[in-house]
Amino acid sequence: MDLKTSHNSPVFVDPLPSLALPMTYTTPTSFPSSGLYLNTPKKKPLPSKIEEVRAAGWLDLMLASSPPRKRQSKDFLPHDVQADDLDLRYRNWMVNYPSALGSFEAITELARGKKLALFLDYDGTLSPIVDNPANAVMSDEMRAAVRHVASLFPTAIISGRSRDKVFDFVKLTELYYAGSHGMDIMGPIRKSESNGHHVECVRSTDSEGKEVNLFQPASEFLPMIAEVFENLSESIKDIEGARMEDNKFCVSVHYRNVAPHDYETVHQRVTAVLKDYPCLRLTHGRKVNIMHSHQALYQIIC
Ligand SMILES: O=P(O)(O)OC[C@H]1O[C@H](O[C@H]2O[C@H](CO)[C@@H](O)[C@H](O)[C@H]2O)[C@H](O)[C@@H](O)[C@@H]1O
Repeated sequence: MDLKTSHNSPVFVDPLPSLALPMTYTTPTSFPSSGLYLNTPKKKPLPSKIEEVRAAGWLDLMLASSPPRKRQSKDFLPHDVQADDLDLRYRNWMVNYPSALGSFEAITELARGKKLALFLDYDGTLSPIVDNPANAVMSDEMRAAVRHVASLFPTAIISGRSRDKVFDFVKLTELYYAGSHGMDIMGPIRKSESNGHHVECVRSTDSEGKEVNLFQPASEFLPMIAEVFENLSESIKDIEGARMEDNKFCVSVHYRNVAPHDYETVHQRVTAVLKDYPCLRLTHGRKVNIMHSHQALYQIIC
């Protein structure tokens, strides 16, 4: 795979964000303090009015939660969106999110002589963003590239998905996998682990029976997460396009296929269920709300 020229970053294959967005919108780079981490104390009333949802930044996040698509055929543009408008949005987006490939030489220079490890996201990085998460298949070309890089550096994939799901797509046993936003980490045992492994790691075996390190710091929350999954599934079932995803240590509510005028309803239903689970956190991804037990740890031990 030619990293410099031929690979169209899957980051840019998202659908056009809502037309309600201003021309120079900026996808938030940091989360609003009151909105994204809903460590909801039981007695504190949750936002009930649309204005409060908007004020907390949630609605704006939901509307702006995917980058604009770079090359979108005019045929598929909504009737009131001009190609120029789309280009402008894309260029504005690129100001905040420049491609690392444009600075490849500089990055290579900075890395020289350093001990490197590679941390990769899965969705939108190794696979294209698609409407149905079950279809986010990784290409053989991408798999070969990841296999190659993993032969050079310790390589980890960090994902909001369950670890099993990511592994089922990637199928490379030589990698570290951090699923459920870091709540479920598995990795090869390295020869350098002479002084034993991390205190919370256990030795386990992977799908091929190979010994691995396993780190699952949120196991005690599994019954609660399962309950939240059931309650949320029931709560959003009448919202057209809303989709639940069970990611084992966290729960995702997808609204990629929900009409923008129903985003507020999605948010209200999610927060209403969560008010009974004050120890759970609510975070936000691309057209997805995520419930998990801890702040993500991403504790990869190489
Ligand atoms: O932290 P991440 O690894 O980026 O996980 C965030 C979510 O990724 C997946 O959803 C995203 O990709 C889907 C397939 O392309 C897309 O349909 C969805 O809109 C995106 O948000 C995954 O399915 C979720 O469980 C993760 O929470």
